[in-house]
Amino acid sequence: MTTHSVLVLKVGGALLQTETGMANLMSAIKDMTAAGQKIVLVHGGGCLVDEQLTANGKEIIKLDGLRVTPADQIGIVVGALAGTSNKILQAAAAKAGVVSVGMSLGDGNVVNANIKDERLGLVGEVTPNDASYLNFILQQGWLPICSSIAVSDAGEMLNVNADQAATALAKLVNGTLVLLSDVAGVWDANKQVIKSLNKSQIETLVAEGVIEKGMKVKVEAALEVAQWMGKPVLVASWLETEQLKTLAQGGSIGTQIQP
Ligand SMILES: Nc1ncnc2c1ncn2[C@@H]1O[C@H](COP(=O)(O)OP(=O)(O)O)[C@@H](O)[C@H]1O
Ligand SMILES: CC(=O)N[C@@H](CCC(=O)OP(=O)(O)O)C(=O)O
Repeated sequence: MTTHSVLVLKVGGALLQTETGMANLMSAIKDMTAAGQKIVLVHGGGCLVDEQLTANGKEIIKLDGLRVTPADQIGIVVGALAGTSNKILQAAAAKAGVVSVGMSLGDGNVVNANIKDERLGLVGEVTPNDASYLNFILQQGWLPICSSIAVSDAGEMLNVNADQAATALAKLVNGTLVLLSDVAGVWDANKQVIKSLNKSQIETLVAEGVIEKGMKVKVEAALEVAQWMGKPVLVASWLETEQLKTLAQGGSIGTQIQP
C-alpha cells in the first residue's frame, strides 16, 4: 500500500492580506484533508512585519532577501509572525471548518536553531530535529499552522525566513514541499513562467539577476529540498484558484524545481 506523503505548504505574507485568497486556500486544504492528505501549513508574513516595523519607527534592512533583525526589532517581528499572522490564518481555517493548531518552530523541539550569520542579527538557521509533535497533531486530523519564529538553545528568539522554515519541516516529515507565493511560478527574463528548472539553470538565472530577492531565497530553498529528497519541489501561486484545485487533485502546478 502506498501512503500519501505529508504535504508541506508554505504561503507568503501577501496571502494574509486577502480574505478570498485565504478562503480559497483553506477550502482546498479542507478538500485535501477530507481525501486523507496530511498537510502542514507554514507561513511567512514579511509584509506584516514591514508594517509593524514602520509603525514603530524602525528601519527595514534586507540582505540578499533576508531581513536584518537587530535586538530592538525581534519583539515586533515575533509579534507580527508568531502572533498576528499565525492567528489570522487560524481564523481563516476556523471559518472554513478546518481545525488547526497554531505553532512556531520553537515548539516541541521540531527543529534545532542557531544564529545564521552575525551580520543578520537575530536571524536563525534551522535543521530538522524531532517530528513527534507534528505527527501528533497530524494524527488527530488537525492542521498545524507554523510560523517561522524559532528559539535557540541559548534562549534567543530567532527570525527565520519562512521558505527556509518550510524546508526544515519538509525534511523533518520527509514530505512533499510546495512553496506558494503571489506569482504563478518562477519567471524568465520576459516574465513567462518556467515549467521546470534544474540547478545549473537556476545558477544562470540568479547570475543574470532574473531570479532575485525573495524568489532567490525561495528557489534556493526549493533546490536544497529537491536534492535532499530526490524529488521535485513546486513553486506556485495561492492567487490562482485553478492551481489550488489542480494541486488538490494531485497535479503539478507552477514551476518544478528538479533535484
Ligand atoms: N524570476 C522571478 N520570478 C518570479 N518572481 C520573482 C523573480 N525574481 C524576483 N521575484 C519576486 O519575488 C517575489 C516572491 O518572493 P517573496 O516576495 O519573498 O514571496 P513570498 O512572500 O510569497 O514568500 C515575487 O512577487 C517577485 O516580485
Ligand atoms: C529572516 C527573514 O527574512 N525572515 C522573514 C520571515 C517572514 C517571511 O519569510 O515572510 P514571507 O514568506 O512573506 O516573505 C521576515 O522577517 O520577513
